[in-house]
Amino acid sequence: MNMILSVRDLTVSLVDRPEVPLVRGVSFDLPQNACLGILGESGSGKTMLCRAILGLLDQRFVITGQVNFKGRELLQASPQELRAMRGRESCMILQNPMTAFDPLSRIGSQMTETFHTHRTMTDKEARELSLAVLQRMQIREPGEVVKKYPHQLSGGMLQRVMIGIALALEPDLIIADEPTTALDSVTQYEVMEEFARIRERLQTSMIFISHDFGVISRIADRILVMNQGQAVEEGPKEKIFCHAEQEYTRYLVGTRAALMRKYHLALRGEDAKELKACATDG
Ligand SMILES: Nc1ncnc2c1ncn2[C@@H]1O[C@H](COP(=O)(O)OP(=O)(O)OP(=O)(O)O)[C@@H](O)[C@H]1O
Repeated sequence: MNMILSVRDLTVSLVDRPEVPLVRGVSFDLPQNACLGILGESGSGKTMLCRAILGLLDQRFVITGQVNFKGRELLQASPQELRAMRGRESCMILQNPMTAFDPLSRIGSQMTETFHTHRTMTDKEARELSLAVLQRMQIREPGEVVKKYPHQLSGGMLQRVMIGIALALEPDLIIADEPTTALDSVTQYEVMEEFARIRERLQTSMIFISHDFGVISRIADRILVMNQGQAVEEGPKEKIFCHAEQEYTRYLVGTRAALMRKYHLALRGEDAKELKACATDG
C-alpha cells in the first residue's frame, strides 16, 4: 500500500526536562486517502505528536525518530523546506482559530492572500473562491463577512473560516486538531460532511484528533489511542470501538459512550448506528 506518511519511534521532550517525554516512541503509517483518528484524554500528547510531525514545535522541544512524508524525511528538513510544504502539501487546522488570523487584517484579505500564496489565481478568482468557501462552510452573508476583522466573528465562525481555507488549498495531508469542538451539532455535522466530500473528491489523507466519537466515527478508518504520550493501541475503528484489545482503550471507549449517544441523532449513516449500538451494548 502507498503510504503518504510513516512515523517511527517519534519522541518529543522539553529541552530542560528530557527525562519526562511528552510523546514516547510513537509509530504509525498513514496510507494515501486514509483517515487516522487519534483518541486520548486531555494531556495524552495528541497535539504534541501532530505538531512534531509537521515541524511546528519550537526550539524548547527535542524531537527524535523518523517522519517520512511523501518520501521526504521531515525531521531533517530545513525551516524553508517545511514552510514551502505547508499549505499546498500539508495543513494543520488548529484548536484555537483566533491564533491563526492576523487581528489587524480583514477576513477577506487574509483569505485572498492565503490563496495567492499557495495557489495560482487572479484577484477576481481569489475573491470568488473566498465567497464560495464561506458559503460552503454555512456562513451567512459572506459578502459582509469578508469585510470584517477576526474579533468581529464568533469562535465558531472563525473556526469554519479556517477549515474552509484549509480545505480550499486542497493539500495532500490535513491534520485537524479538535476542528469542530467550537461548533454546534448541526454546523458540526455540515462541516464534517465537507471534510468527507473533500476526502472523496481529492483523496486527501487526514489525521483527525477529537474527543468526540461521533466525529471520529464519521471520518476515520483507523484509530490510534494515546495514553500518557504513548500509542497504546491502533486498529480499524470497528475494532477499537467494539473489540479493543487494551484495557485502557475499553475504558476510554466506555467513558465516551455518553457523548456518542448525544451526537448519534445528528449523525446519519450505518457507521454511526453500528458504533452506537456497540457503545450501548458494551
Ligand atoms: N507548550 C508546552 N510546553 C510544555 N509542555 C507542554 C506544552 N504544551 C503541552 N505540554 C504538555 O505536553 C503534554 C501533552 O500535551 P498535548 O497538548 O499534546 O495533549 P493533548 O492530548 O493534545 O490534550 P488536549 O486534548 O487537552 O488538547 C501535556 O503534559 C502538556 O502539559
